[in-house]
Amino acid sequence: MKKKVSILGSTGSIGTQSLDVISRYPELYTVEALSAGSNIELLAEQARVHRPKKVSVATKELADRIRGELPPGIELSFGEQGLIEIAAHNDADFVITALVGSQGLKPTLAAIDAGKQIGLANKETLVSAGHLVTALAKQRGVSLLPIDSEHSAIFQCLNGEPRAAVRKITLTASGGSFRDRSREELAGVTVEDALKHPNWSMGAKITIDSATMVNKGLEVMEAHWLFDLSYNQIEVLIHPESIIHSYVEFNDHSIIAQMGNPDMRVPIQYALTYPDRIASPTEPLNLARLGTLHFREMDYDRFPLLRMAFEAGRAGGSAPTVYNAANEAAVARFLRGGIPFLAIEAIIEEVLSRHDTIHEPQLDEIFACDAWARKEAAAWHK
Ligand SMILES: NC(=O)C1=CN([C@@H]2O[C@H](COP(=O)(O)OP(=O)(O)OC[C@H]3O[C@@H](n4cnc5c(N)ncnc54)[C@H](OP(=O)(O)O)[C@@H]3O)[C@@H](O)[C@H]2O)C=CC1
Ligand SMILES: CC(=O)[C@@H](O)[C@H](O)COP(=O)(O)O
Ligand SMILES: [Mn+2]
Repeated sequence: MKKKVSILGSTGSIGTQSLDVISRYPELYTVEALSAGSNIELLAEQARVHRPKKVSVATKELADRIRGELPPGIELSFGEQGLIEIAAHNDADFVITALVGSQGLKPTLAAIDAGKQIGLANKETLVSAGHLVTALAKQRGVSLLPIDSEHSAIFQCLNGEPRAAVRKITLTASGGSFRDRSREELAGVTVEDALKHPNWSMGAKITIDSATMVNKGLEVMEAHWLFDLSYNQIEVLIHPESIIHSYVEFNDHSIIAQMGNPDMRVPIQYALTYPDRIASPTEPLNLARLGTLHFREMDYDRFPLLRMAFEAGRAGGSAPTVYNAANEAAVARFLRGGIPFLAIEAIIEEVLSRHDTIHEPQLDEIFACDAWARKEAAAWHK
């Protein structure tokens, strides 16, 4: 039987690479439903090629504009309800969550509630409401299969190993666009410079998160929830080449690492084929040609937002929700050219310092904290 796949965020970096993987194996996969934000030209093209049963876009106006461009018979919806349609109200077996930001939370919960298996790229969802997402997945018997490269690596390293034997995991970090600059040199950096990731071609928001080390902070919290590890069992190491995607150290001090060229089609494909592996069109890793790999200890003074992420994760409750939402709003301001790079840090620190953590927050409290943090971050000025 072919696996029916829906993609939330099919027009983004993960979404397009997911379709690339799926289109190579027509005997294994069909595309059930696709969602875009505002890139309606690309969505219309994807609909012509992949013939989903449903598509959705961000607004009614965009829906009116794309309607005439779609092949006949495709159901069209929009907005939050549109995302729910693509996530849950269809025959998909597998939903790839490739939306950016905590707007992925509601549709992801809807997909889990409907019993769909999840290929999880949208890390903000797990950071914002990890306790609710993992509890619902457990209750519905749904697997959260990681797509994020580090978490796919850990997932592959843990495969079949006794969980009690895990001493710690190490997430590798490239260091981002400014890894060789001092804090003083960050004062005048431009959006254009920040968007130049050394190893990966990704969406704008995650590329900025890599430069601030927020991405690794979100990934630490993502790993906490995905692998049920305490924060003391999670470490971060700078590895500029992004060849070792992450590794697990066991209690006998054996380390199992997962390696490969930086190409997201590998973890996307593994999530889709798990527990099987199939041939990949990607370039195999040639270690002899590469010669040397480098590692550096994480410098928490250089990257204070990673320290803040550990603190927010350990505080738990609504603190990660606020860390994430303040970051989303701050990054949006930076990308619009409205604030300097280092203001992202100042905003998150200030918004977190004004937040009284709610323990075990319900969904409505998560949304309220998320909205509050965004408002505070949007209003921030020096
Ligand atoms: N890119 C990567 O290599 C990796 C990404 N991730 C994670 O995967 C997720 C996606 O990242 P990435 O693909 O880079 O992001 P992109 O910005 O490239 O794509 C985001 C997707 O979300 C859609 N979207 C944005 N706003 C809305 C909205 N209001 N309503 C509906 N859809 C919307 C976009 O649609 P449109 O473009 O049509 O507006 C696009 O399809 C993030 O959580 C990221 O952290 C994790 C590991 C690696
Ligand atoms: C490809 C991927 O998973 C990204 O999250 C990547 O890890 C970003 O790189 P750094 O955060 O290590 O710079
Ligand atoms: Mn990652």
